[in-house]
Amino acid sequence: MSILACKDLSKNYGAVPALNHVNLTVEAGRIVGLLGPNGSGKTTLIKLANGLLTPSEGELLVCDERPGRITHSLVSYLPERTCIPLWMSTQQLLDFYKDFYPDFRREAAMEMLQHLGIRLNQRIKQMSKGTREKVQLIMVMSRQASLYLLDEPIGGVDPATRDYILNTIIGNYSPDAAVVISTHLIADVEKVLDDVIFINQGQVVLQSSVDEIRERNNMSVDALFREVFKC
Ligand SMILES: Nc1ncnc2c1ncn2[C@@H]1O[C@H](COP(=O)(O)OP(=O)(O)OP(=O)(O)O)[C@@H](O)[C@H]1O
Repeated sequence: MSILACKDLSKNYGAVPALNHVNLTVEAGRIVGLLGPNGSGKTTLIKLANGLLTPSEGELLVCDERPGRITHSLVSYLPERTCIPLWMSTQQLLDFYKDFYPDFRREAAMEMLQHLGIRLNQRIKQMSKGTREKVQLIMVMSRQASLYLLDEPIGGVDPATRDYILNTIIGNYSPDAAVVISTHLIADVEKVLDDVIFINQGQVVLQSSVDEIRERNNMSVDALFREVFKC
């Protein structure tokens, strides 16, 4: 079963086409990089999969379901901007996630928070931007979801912590789940990716496994991206 399937999917904002007849599938057990230049439609696709937007044309399915009440319990979503309540402490946030999501693994979250030295009694508003991002990513990855949608997960995180964060992404999902990561930090992220989707001006221009890219093109995903999207 595909975790995510787009069939002839289009999305327009008024007269602005953001996605143009997109066809793609994401299978269980895969970590997929959604890569493209600014304005290519990555966030739009992620918001459609999360049910925050509705298609203008075509169809998008998560585990064979249209985005809605059922898929909300299957999808764990990290938005582009942090949106956790600033007044809460990390401890309160853990309680909040536990109450809100039956699939939340509190122990796993606690372990990661501890590893990164994040204090449970510190309020979110007292944290630096990067620390807030780490906390939110930890919460999102601690759910036992079928589909993780991560929109720019490590943009504000220092390079030394990126590897830890990426390893938590690999280590915290089951083979029955899939992860879609939208990012511009391709060189950092490509070591954890199984597949990539290149998107440009709302159209999929390449969907391939990372191994195929390395074998066929004899280059890294980062190098191929720079070649395909050279300005
Ligand atoms: N609310 C909106 N109203 C009108 N147009 C929008 C809206 N949101 C996005 N767009 C347009 O849709 C297109 C795709 O935008 P989107 O945010 O999906 O791109 P992106 O690939 O995520 O970009 P970035 O890498 O810069 O975050 C762009 O042309 C953008 O200007």
